[in-house]
Amino acid sequence: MSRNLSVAVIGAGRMGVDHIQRLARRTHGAEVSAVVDIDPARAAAAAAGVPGAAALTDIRAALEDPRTDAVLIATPGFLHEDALHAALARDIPILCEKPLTPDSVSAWRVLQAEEKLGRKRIQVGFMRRYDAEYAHLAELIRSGELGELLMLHHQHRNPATPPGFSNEMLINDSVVHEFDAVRFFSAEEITSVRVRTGKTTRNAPAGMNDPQQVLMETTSGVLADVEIYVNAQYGYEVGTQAVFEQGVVRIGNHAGPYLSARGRWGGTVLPGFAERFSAAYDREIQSWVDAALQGDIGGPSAWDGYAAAACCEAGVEAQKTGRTVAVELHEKPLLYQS
Ligand SMILES: NC(=O)c1ccc[n+]([C@@H]2O[C@H](COP(=O)([O-])OP(=O)(O)OC[C@H]3O[C@@H](n4cnc5c(N)ncnc54)[C@H](O)[C@@H]3O)[C@@H](O)[C@H]2O)c1
Ligand SMILES: O[C@H]1[C@H](O)[C@@H](O)[C@H](O)[C@@H](O)[C@H]1O
Repeated sequence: MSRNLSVAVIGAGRMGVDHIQRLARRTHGAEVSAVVDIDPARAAAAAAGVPGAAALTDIRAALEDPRTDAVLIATPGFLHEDALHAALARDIPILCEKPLTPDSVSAWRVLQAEEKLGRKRIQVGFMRRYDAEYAHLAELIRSGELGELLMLHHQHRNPATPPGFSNEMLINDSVVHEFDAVRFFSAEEITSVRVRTGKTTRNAPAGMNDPQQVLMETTSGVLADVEIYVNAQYGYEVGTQAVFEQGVVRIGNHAGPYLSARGRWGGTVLPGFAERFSAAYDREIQSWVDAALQGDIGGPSAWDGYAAAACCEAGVEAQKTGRTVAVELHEKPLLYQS
């Protein structure tokens, strides 16, 4: 395809608007042909100033338009399955924000629909894989330079939760990123999950435990832990310490620049994920567009979305029961083995 990839963006909320700007202004080889939101005012506002972008309220209208080459789904997770099936029926490239779907049964249905097409069409929005430090750590792990990877310690801190945030969302919305990160770094599946709750901050909404500790193990026995703290107040921080046979690698948390001035030294804590991962989102979308133009996908697949959904399910059960819960996965179809 020598012309630009015409993308219909479904959902013009926080992420959708961000991706529309990215596609329209910072991505090579792409243009936004439609913005779909159930709220017509949101669709119109997001399409305004984007040349050629139609404002629509129904995904079907975007999919019926022959100009639509690809779809970016940024509606809430519980709506992803319907949009995914509709876009798969058109057999076009899809970037689906995380989560693929909210549970492993619906994720498996999506994966089977894709398998019938005989090629990967869905990329899942696990953008951390595109963060420069994440990519560097993954390279170090693959090179074997520091020996075998033994442990991963993660911190994931958000300043505050939006209204209605729950213990379950802490796993499904937030720790889903670490489930993907552990699978990405170890290149293995997660076999079990355990969740510990302890003393809770007075800043958490009533009924919520915050922070929590999520413990997991991979096929070869790599142990990983996450401190997930979603009402940390002071800012947004995501970091990992990877422990190897011959060294330790730290990424995230305290990226520079460090300033020495007015009798103090130090850096800045970023306010949120949009700032922390802005370059990663740019790379993620560019990689998806580049691959889509070649009829491929450029990153985490529907299998990665399905496996993360299964980990989340185990995580929520572990959170409720206090037990170590096994992650159950179907056999990996051939399509996803390379
Ligand atoms: N990768 C990340 O770091 C990251 C960060 C935040 C959110 N997300 C994900 O992005 C997705 C969107 O999150 P958000 O924070 O932008 O949500 P949001 O609530 O801000 O926006 C969702 C939008 O979808 C619209 N919508 C609802 N039903 C619709 C329908 N049937 N058809 C079309 N539009 C509909 C809403 O009107 C709203 O504008 C979620 O899956 C979320 O988990 C990912
Ligand atoms: O939806 C957001 C988003 O996925 C962020 O990347 C993550 O850090 C937050 O914890 C989560 O609530």
